[in-house]
Amino acid sequence: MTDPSIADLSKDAAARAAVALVEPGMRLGLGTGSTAAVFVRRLAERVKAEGFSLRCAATSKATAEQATSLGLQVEELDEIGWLDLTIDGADEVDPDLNLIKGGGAAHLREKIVATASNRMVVIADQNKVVEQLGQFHLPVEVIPFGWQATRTLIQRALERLSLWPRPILLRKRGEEPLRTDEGNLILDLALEAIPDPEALAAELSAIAGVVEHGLFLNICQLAIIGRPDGSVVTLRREDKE
Ligand SMILES: O=C(CO)[C@H](O)[C@H](O)COP(=O)(O)O
Repeated sequence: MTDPSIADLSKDAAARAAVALVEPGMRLGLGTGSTAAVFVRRLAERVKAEGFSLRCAATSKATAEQATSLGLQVEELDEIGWLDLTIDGADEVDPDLNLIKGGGAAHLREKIVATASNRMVVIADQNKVVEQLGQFHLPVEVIPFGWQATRTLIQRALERLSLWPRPILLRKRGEEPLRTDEGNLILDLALEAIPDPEALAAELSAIAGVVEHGLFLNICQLAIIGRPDGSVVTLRREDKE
């Protein structure tokens, strides 16, 4: 178990390095989660100190509220149209900069925002860096209508990929099923390892009740990994830079 204060220092280091990538006038995507929240706070400090303007699109209601409360200009993605840069956290980052996201149940909007950006940069602490995706439960956002049939179809997809039997867990908030910002449900796949993320992504995307899964493949170009001493390590996907 990582000391939370160590993780906080690492997140802050990554967030500060990401703030340095922001240029005045940019159209910026803001991620969701605790690391993204540190970034939003540091970004607001810089904008206040330097007095430049930005147009921001948020990936969740929570981030929109935080950014607005700190004085950042938040607009709907469709008002902005396209983004220069998105900065977001991740639950896992592999050596190819493929990601698992959705620990905060926001991966649908996060993927829409990231793929509507010229560049997506992930900020994270060292614990998020893995050799192979899958230890973190893979979130899959599903439509409430017929969600149990959708779960059966996900099970069959996992069987085809020899990833079965594994638990498929309906995410809850307290006693109730968690609802995403879009009013959908989250099924968390406890896979432990995902040897072929492309194949799993294709199977999941082909299921009618699946809105979006948390595999972010070939989307992130740069990961900034923060360390507790305030330094950062950057991981790049050269072909996307
Ligand atoms: O994907 C996400 C939300 O859907 C988050 O970016 C991810 O869960 C990381 O969160 P944190 O920075 O709190 O560890």
